[in-house]
Amino acid sequence: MDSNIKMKVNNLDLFYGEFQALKMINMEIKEKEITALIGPSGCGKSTFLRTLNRMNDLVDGVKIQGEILLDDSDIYAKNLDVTDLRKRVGMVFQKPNPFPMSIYENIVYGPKAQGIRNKDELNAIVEKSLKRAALWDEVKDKLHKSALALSGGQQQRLCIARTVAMNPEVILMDEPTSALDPIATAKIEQLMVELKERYTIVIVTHSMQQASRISDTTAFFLLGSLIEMNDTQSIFSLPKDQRTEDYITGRFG
Ligand SMILES: Nc1ncnc2c1ncn2[C@@H]1O[C@H](COP(=O)(O)OP(=O)(O)OP(=O)(O)O)[C@@H](O)[C@H]1O
Repeated sequence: MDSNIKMKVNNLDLFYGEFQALKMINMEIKEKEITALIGPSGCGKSTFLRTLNRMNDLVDGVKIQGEILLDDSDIYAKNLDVTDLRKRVGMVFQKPNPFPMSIYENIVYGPKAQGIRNKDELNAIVEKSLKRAALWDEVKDKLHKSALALSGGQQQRLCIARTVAMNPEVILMDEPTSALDPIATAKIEQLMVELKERYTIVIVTHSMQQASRISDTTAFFLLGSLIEMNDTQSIFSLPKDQRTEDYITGRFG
């Protein structure tokens, strides 16, 4: 695999029972870039995102065919440790979902579960993760207060910090700003651009403005198929497929 490709999807099909939600998806996800997944509601963006760290495994009756490589290994291989995979490929959800505990405990929860017990080491992880999530200055004096007392935007940055604390290589984000106001959204967008220096980011977004502001590559999905994928500027200025053009010009969806 090319050295700048972090994940590679080969002939991926996904079925929920009889219903085929993903059809023959082939995709290369570039390292340390932001890849945006766009398309009308129900086209399979979230389903696809969740295949990248095997979150769909938990769904009853799901069947997945094809191959997804992370670096050079198949994440659907039989002997693969899914917990280890989800540590390498972390996820941030649409609605901020901090645990009902302190800010500090939210961040150290994962590292502790991984067996890190040393107080200094945990403190260092908390500071580093909150700094990387651009939240440190706002919370450094209330680390032991409840995470639920934070604003929605702060809670989402805490969830990003919690993911970062696991030292992931890839961060998946499923509409991470759709529950936030414009100011909190702008902060998260800026944060994503900072994070891509260290992490490969894949984001599902309903906002074409957001995709064009922050992503390097954009993939357009329709009815379970990947219609077109290209660098973001080209997709929005010179789409090759009529269906992409119809969608980005607002003619449907
Ligand atoms: N657990 C499930 N069981 C059965 N069908 C599902 C399940 N999850 C999703 N689907 C179906 O698969 C299709 C793709 O859904 P998905 O949520 O991936 O689309 P999406 O593009 O992310 O939509 P949205 O933008 O509305 O979030 C839809 O038709 C949906 O109804």
